[in-house]
Amino acid sequence: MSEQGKIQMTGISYSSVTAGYKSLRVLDDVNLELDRGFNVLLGPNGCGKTTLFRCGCGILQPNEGTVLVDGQNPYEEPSVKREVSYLPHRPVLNTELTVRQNLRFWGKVQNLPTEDVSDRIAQLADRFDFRELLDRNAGELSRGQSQRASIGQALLPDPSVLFLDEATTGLDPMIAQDIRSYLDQLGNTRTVIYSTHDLNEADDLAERLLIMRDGQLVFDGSIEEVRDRAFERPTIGFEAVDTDAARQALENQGYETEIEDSYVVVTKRPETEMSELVTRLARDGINVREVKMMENSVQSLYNNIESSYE
Ligand SMILES: Nc1ncnc2c1ncn2[C@@H]1O[C@H](COP(=O)(O)OP(=O)(O)OP(=O)(O)O)[C@@H](O)[C@H]1O
Repeated sequence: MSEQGKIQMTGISYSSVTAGYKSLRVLDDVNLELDRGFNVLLGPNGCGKTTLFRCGCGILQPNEGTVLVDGQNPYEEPSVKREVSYLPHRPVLNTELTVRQNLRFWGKVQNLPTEDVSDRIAQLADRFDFRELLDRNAGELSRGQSQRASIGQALLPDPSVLFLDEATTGLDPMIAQDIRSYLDQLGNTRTVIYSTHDLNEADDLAERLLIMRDGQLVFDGSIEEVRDRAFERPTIGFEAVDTDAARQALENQGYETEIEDSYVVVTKRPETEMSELVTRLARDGINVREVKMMENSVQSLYNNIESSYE
């Protein structure tokens, strides 16, 4: 099937899912319904993102609750597992085989018709730019090359749901940007759940944002909702010649601040007018280059949620 051709209803749902490892309870009553689109999952190390993925792709059975893929339970109807692919953070290619052999082997594991697999490999190699790597040994590839081929492998069965665990972590910024541009379109035709620790990347890619904490979903909303959240938001940002001095001066005046890009941001809506703040800074000898209202970002929302747990 062509990459563009997959437009039937796709999705995954978690209903009251509790899951973990032996006596360790990780997911705690998770409810989530995801349809087509690019969903970004954020959360601190160990909060349960990978465990959520494992339950979703049929590797880890929930202790309680149900996961449904396109309306079917993968533990009762194993053929539906083919509709879900999971690209773990750790490398997946067998380093003893070429990229083509890896993908062919994966086609066999997934029970795909052999005659379709070669065409599909060629399509994916063009789409993710690894045609010239097909006959290279997977053990010789750089992480960026290996990641492109691994994404191709994950897409080989043409899944409707795709879990990507930190797909760009550890890549240099140019390669990471390349991979992002390949991934960006996938949400048009399937349900993508993409975990990352990079808040700027989340801001760029997310259509819907999910934030986990201690095995629970603590935020679930569209990127528009993130931007519209008017409460607790950073409000005014100052770009000064001396950022540290500007921050110190604002804190001396009792404001809470944080640094975002090159701006010192006043994190609680100040009672004082913006012009009065600039005047006060000038009085303290702070040379302000630019003042702007800060847009609500994934970073500000995430920081607010995290600070509420401190
Ligand atoms: N196979 C396992 N056996 C036992 N405990 C595990 C196993 N895998 C994960 N855990 C534990 O489950 C908890 C959640 O881990 P998980 O990998 O889901 O977190 P994560 O949010 O993906 O973390 P990270 O951001 O570091 O990848 C952690 O306490 C972890 O130690």
